[in-house]
Amino acid sequence: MTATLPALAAHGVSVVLDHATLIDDVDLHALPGEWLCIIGPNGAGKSTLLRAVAGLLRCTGQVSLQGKDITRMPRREIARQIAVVAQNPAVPTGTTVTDYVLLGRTPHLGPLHREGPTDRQVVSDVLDRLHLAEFAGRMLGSMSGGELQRVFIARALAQEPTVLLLDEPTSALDIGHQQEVLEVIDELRRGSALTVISTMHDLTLAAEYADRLMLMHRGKVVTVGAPLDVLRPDTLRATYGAHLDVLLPPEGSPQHGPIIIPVRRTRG
Ligand SMILES: Nc1ncnc2c1ncn2[C@@H]1O[C@H](COP(=O)(O)OP(=O)(O)OP(=O)(O)O)[C@@H](O)[C@H]1O
Repeated sequence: MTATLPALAAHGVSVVLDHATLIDDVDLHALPGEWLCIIGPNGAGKSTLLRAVAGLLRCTGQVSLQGKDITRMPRREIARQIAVVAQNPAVPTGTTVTDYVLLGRTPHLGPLHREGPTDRQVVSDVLDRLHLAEFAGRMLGSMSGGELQRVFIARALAQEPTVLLLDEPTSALDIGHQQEVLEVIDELRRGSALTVISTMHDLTLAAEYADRLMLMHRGKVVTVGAPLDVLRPDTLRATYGAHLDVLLPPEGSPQHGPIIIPVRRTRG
């Protein structure tokens, strides 16, 4: 039996900026169709790691995409395969939602850089899927924070990547839209083997959707594994400095992740 090649793998990745080591010798891999979620407190290095493995930030160590060294791949080839949704992307306020999402098609355009009917169809399908069709003609400058976040995700999905890197994709979304976006991504990774590497602060949501969690602290990996193995009260307390209870899923529902409950320290 041959082992499945990871869609994306990183070995010994370190990032040093302004003499500060932000990422220190990190390994990670994600298989086709897998959802790996990077968790950890503010400043742990999650966004920096995502940018490094996306080839957007200079790092040492190796990053490979379907087994190929990313540093040897042309930028356009990487963009055909990896889509990144940053935490706070620049917002071209005078651009319509449709035109912005069409930018996701850029790596797939031919020599004349003109989008064709297929590109427009992909964009229209993505807008439908994320219930954004009603906003198609709206300027980005007129949209709410949560609406914009869904537009950023739409652009990434229009790119039809094999690997989707999402930095806090649901931070501005209400509970209904969080679920809608995460469900769309979940369907895509199950249906078309899209590999997802995300960061998330909501540990309960992370445990519900990701196959594996990778806990980071001060630029290093603390532990990686199934949600139930990573989300232990003592580990979370040591990394987040938080008092939390971990409520295990009821017997007979192994499809659910654990629920993380913040515990108030004093009661009046
Ligand atoms: N140019 C820089 N020089 C020094 N430190 C930096 C530089 N850029 C970022 N940092 C630091 O690197 C650390 C990691 O930042 P990063 O944004 O990756 O963390 P994060 O885990 O994504 O945090 P958050 O959950 O708050 O988004 C932070 O402490 C940040 O202040």
